[in-house]
Amino acid sequence: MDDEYIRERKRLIAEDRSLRVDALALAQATDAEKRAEEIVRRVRAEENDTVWGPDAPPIPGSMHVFPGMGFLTARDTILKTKLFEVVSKMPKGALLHAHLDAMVDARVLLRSALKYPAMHVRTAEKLTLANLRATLPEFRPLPENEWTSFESLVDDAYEPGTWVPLTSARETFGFGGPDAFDDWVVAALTINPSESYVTHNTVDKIWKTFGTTFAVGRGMSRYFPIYEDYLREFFRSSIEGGISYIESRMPLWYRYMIGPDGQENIPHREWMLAYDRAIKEVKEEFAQQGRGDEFLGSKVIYCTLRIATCEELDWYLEDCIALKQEFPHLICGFDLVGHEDPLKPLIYYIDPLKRFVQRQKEVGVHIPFIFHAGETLGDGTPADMNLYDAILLGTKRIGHGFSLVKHPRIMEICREREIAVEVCPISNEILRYTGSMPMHPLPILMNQGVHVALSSDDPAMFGNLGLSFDFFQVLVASEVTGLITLREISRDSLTYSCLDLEDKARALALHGQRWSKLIEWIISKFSGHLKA
Ligand SMILES: O=c1[nH]cnc2c1ncn2[C@@H]1O[C@H](CO)[C@@H](O)[C@H]1O
Repeated sequence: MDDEYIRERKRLIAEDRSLRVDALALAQATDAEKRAEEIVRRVRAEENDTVWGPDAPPIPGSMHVFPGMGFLTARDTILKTKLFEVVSKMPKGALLHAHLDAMVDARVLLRSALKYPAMHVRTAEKLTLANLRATLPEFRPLPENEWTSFESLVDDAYEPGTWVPLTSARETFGFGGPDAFDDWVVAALTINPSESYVTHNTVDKIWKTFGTTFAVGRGMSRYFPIYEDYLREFFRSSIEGGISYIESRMPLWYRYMIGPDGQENIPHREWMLAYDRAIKEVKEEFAQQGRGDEFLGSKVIYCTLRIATCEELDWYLEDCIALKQEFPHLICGFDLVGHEDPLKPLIYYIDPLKRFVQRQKEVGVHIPFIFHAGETLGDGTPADMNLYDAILLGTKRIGHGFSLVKHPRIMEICREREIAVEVCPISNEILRYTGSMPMHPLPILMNQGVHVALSSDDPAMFGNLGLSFDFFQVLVASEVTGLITLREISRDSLTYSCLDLEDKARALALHGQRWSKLIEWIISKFSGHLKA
């Protein structure tokens, strides 16, 4: 072939790639990193054939098997791959987009609820084998004088709407006993493949199902004793998945949680105190195991819903400022959540949001906006236009930004002002913003030099607990993205976090040490792949 052509081709590729977000990291990679990178590429190429290729074993429930296919059907297969073993060992940096009420495995949440005799359950209809899947359980802790002695949700005498103690409802459950009860509850707390890919296969439809999973879970997680268990479990499981710091979006639109006495009487400041306690306890636990460096703590992004009126929002904004004054180390941002397409756009809230900025100056606090924006398939719709308002309001990062790639100037601003995008690939796919990973806009962002932080969004509902699954889906669906790119993304999650400068420097240094260990491990475990 023409040498000159090849040189020109190389130059063009290099020029194009030099704009990428990981260009510097690739240029500065050590020899060991390059070796590990090559190993991971070979493992991926091999599994592209053996696991995801046309001759690979079929995956039940899926007509088409390919790298980056629908997560809910691919999950069990992913767990068996070598590539997943590698990704699982990776230090992930920070988890920056995580809805707090969607962070603990459904079975673990149910197990926690079963510990408390105040917990009761009911259904709005009499359960039959035919309506079981469509009928949702409702949970609630009751004050002791309202505890009931009904035994079963399924006997003939059950009156729909009556509360039954959770443990007896489980023991006496028909349709297969306690295990069937657990499966029924877990199904109500999670999204399954047939919902996402068949019966509710559009953004609007799947959001309806998604909403009910929150409603069911909230009956348990809003009970303060369960919330306290929940936080510790969330931190522990995140650390086990290689996450060293978390900014969680806390659902503060409820003014009270339900206390141990079954009354709605636990105000927001108690939620924060419990959050602090949980961080401290989990830190101590890990320090005792000699793993103190694996967890740097967690902060809270104050969230209310995009259904609030402007007057209501004013209350929340003042509440947010009061919490920031009392817990300056904890509150790190403000956001509005909920399905962007049908709910109120940011422009609707401009007056209260501007007042919030002014009020912060008056009282001398700083609470950055960290807005969800552009989580939509729309082009010029109000949800898509949220990106303009998020930028004008000075958002520190963008949550989702699924439609960001339609906006060249906004992408440029993201580069100039170093506004990172919290990208949630698996969430986007399950909620039907993208059919699969190869259709996801993430590579467009990275190729154009926009910094991203990969996030799991609502892993309790989606089954992508930890960050390994999201990193996996990204790695497997791109030829350009390799191990070093993942390192860069995981570092960026720390760089664009709300950690103060000193903590950030420490976090990045610890990440570097863990990264070196990962590289050694990959080389010692998989170097056979280099010979083939
Ligand atoms: O991806 C998302 N985009 C916007 N809102 C979300 C997303 N995931 C969850 N929530 C919203 O946050 C609340 C739980 O904290 C839920 O009510 C849900 O509507």
